[in-house]
Amino acid sequence: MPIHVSHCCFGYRRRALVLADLTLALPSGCVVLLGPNGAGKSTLLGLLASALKPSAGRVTLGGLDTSKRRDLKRYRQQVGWLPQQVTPVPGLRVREQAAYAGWLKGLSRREAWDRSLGAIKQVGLDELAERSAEQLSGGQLRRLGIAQTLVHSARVVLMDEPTAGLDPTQRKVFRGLLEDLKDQASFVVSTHQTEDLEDSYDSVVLLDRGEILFEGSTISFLGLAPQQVASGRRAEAAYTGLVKGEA
Ligand SMILES: Nc1ncnc2c1ncn2[C@@H]1O[C@H](COP(=O)(O)OP(=O)(O)OP(=O)(O)O)[C@@H](O)[C@H]1O
Repeated sequence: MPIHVSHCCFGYRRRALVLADLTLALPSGCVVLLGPNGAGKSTLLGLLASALKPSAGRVTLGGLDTSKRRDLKRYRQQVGWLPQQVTPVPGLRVREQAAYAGWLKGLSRREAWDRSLGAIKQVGLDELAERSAEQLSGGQLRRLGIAQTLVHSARVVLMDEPTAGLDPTQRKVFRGLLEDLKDQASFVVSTHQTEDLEDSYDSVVLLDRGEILFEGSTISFLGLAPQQVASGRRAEAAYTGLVKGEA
């Protein structure tokens, strides 16, 4: 599956480049995207989602290239995006919003409606199917965002800080959900939380000021922590060492 980013450049309007000549292969499985504030994580996710267009370089999934108009629709059907804020669509109920997302990705109304029930069941929202999406809590809204990507069977799901602001119980629900869905899709998740790294992710990408500081398996990332660091603190130590240039 992997998404390939080849020599991509991106800057907002006329400002300096946020990503300059970035090359990266995102493997299948669960990938965590780490980096300090302003590192370029959301920007990279925007490129991967094809919501942002690189000024140079290419983003590809299989044979599909986001710079080619004829590939774009199929690329977007295969890639789901959960932005930092999942917005409830005014007037829509939970199941309707999931179905609407499927329709926007090119499913027929009938197909989107039929698939929506299974998708909200998978994220544990079926009991709230008839509730207005505007009445959901932050954690429930993010689960609805995941359901939206399941309706159109995305092969890759991109998530921008999906657990930010969630309480520990909701974070655990999210981790469980990721575990349950692992066989169904690949995930690229940007986060500042390093505690769950070992249990939840197969590989790590660490970005700082638009540059890749680390790209590889979670095991090799944890191996960068100094030997004496206790197992629960290894991810944080590896992260800090790389960002400070010590690892
Ligand atoms: N819409 C925008 N217009 C102009 N500059 C932007 C915009 N969005 C982001 N930037 C700038 O691009 C750089 C990278 O931002 P980005 O949001 O991608 O980083 P991030 O790693 O996701 O940060 P955080 O962890 O704080 O969410 C920052 O310098 C930011 O100020």
